[in-house]
Amino acid sequence: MQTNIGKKAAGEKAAEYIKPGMTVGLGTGSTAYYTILRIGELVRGGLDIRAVATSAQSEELAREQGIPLVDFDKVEKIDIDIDGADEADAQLQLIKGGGGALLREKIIAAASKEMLVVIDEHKLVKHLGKFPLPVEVVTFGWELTFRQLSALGAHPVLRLKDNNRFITDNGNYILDCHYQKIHNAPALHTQLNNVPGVVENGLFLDYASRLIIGHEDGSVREITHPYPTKTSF
Ligand SMILES: O=C[C@H](O)[C@H](O)[C@H](O)COP(=O)(O)O
Repeated sequence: MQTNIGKKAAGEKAAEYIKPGMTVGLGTGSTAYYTILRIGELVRGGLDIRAVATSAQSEELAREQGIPLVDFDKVEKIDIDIDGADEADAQLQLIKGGGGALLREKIIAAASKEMLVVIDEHKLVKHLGKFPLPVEVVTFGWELTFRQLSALGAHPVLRLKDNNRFITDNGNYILDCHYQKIHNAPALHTQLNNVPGVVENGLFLDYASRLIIGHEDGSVREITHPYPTKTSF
């Protein structure tokens, strides 16, 4: 049976990289949740940081935890961004957006000097793509965007929540694209973002600098990427 032990171990480990005075990007999801809880403990213990949240959900959690928040538009750079992923490979390429937060997550990752990714061991894969790739699209003309993605072989499915259309924090829809195996992620990334109506897709290529993998026994393993190019070093 799968437990949350790996997620907790990875999420908490990542908080060790936060230093006083840093501006921290708070990720979204059930693994970043543990990072936010740990940061809350550290803040209550006197750690002086400020944070920017990647979603309304994480913002609410951070507030509950007493973590000082700052508006993204007031921040010049983020020192460290800690976020989860739905899949990661050993080259630290990612699929994100299972919770629908991919757009803000990517904007914040791109504004960060360093992106740490926290996952449990089940999300480390040889090939990206088994997890359906989330693509955020504007609601206007979304059916046309859907047809264009279908024509490109994306096998999109409109994401629903409680039988209604899922709406992102940015007021958009998500089309989950079923590839099974992604062969050329950079080419796919460009192809998807070139479709009119697509706002962003969940491939995070060359953003992560450190992958923290939590195991069922509570241990963690880390893989680093020496030269991620998309974060703003
Ligand atoms: O949109 C959601 C985010 O990209 C999450 O970080 C991702 O889905 C992983 O979430 P979890 O840790 O809950 O599996």
